[in-house]
Amino acid sequence: MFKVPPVPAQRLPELLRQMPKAELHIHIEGSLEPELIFALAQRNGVALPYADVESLRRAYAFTNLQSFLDIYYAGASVLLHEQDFYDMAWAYFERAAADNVVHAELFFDPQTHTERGVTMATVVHGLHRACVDAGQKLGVNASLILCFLRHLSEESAFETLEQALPFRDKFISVGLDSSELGHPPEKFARVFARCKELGLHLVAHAGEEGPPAYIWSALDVLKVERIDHGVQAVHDAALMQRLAQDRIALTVCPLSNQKLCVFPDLADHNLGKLLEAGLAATVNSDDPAYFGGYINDNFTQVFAATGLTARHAYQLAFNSFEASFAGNADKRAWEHKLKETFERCVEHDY
Ligand SMILES: Nc1ncnc2[nH]cnc12
Ligand SMILES: [Zn+2]
Repeated sequence: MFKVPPVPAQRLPELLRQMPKAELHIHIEGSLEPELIFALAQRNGVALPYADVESLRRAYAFTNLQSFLDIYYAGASVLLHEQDFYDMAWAYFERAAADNVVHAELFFDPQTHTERGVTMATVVHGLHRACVDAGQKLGVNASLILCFLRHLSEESAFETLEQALPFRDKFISVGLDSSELGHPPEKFARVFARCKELGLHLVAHAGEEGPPAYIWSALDVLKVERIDHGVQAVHDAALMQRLAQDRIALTVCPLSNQKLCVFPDLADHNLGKLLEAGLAATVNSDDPAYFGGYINDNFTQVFAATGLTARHAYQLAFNSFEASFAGNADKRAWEHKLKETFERCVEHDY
């Protein structure tokens, strides 16, 4: 393992911004900024229950996951045409490139759109075209993860999978998101088994608000390769051991956890604890337009609040490459670039 050189504390924020990183937990509908929501509403003739951008932003005061989801699904109602999906994803990729994201795996929620009469083709074509352009024009390698909404039935998830199969080459994985409590992973056992047969990668949100039992069943019943969030694992020592031993990555989202009151304060976040226990934690933005920051804001704010160091920064970026579904050649190239960034940081003042 690379010996991380000592980095003076005042240079750490710039190092966090400069280091190459992968983003593995971003809901593309959660990157829809209020300005773009209003622009798309006007373009598409959709009425919004808010007078202007400022009053919409004022509504972003959440008490838990559900209070956020209600507003998040309302925001997505302005997305109707292929170009809308492209514009949303492109805006995210421009922000990601500025944050030195070299690889991004984007969640999208087809049921949020197909339930409103938007076709699967419209959603997938718009997002996929933006992914291709991100690689070619911005140097951000990108792929898509189709998420099933867990507050809906498994039957609806199967229908969604059926609708998506003509576009099988345009997404690499399935995931599970939306309201966690009361919707345990095992509700989706059969559809995940089918996705595994189809050769798709598998991930699921678990242990965001839900108990460690949901993380166990995501692993043992759904057979997922990564856990999205997973911060509740600290309440179960055997689970912590399992996650560390099997190098199951956790895609942690500090500002999301703060805004949805998972921790009373960012200073109470357990990211350091997860890393010190040997877990493959990563840092991500979840829904950056709603939670007050993109991936670099998540890094700089959680480091400032909890006193993490350059060693943790290196580990988090390294974990993000290792846990990604990219190929080994790409991973080695990004890891090389990461080491170079740390060496440059020590040699020169950024
Ligand atoms: N943080 C989150 N948890 C569950 N579902 C989501 N959908 C968008 N953001 C989510
Ligand atoms: Zn999420």
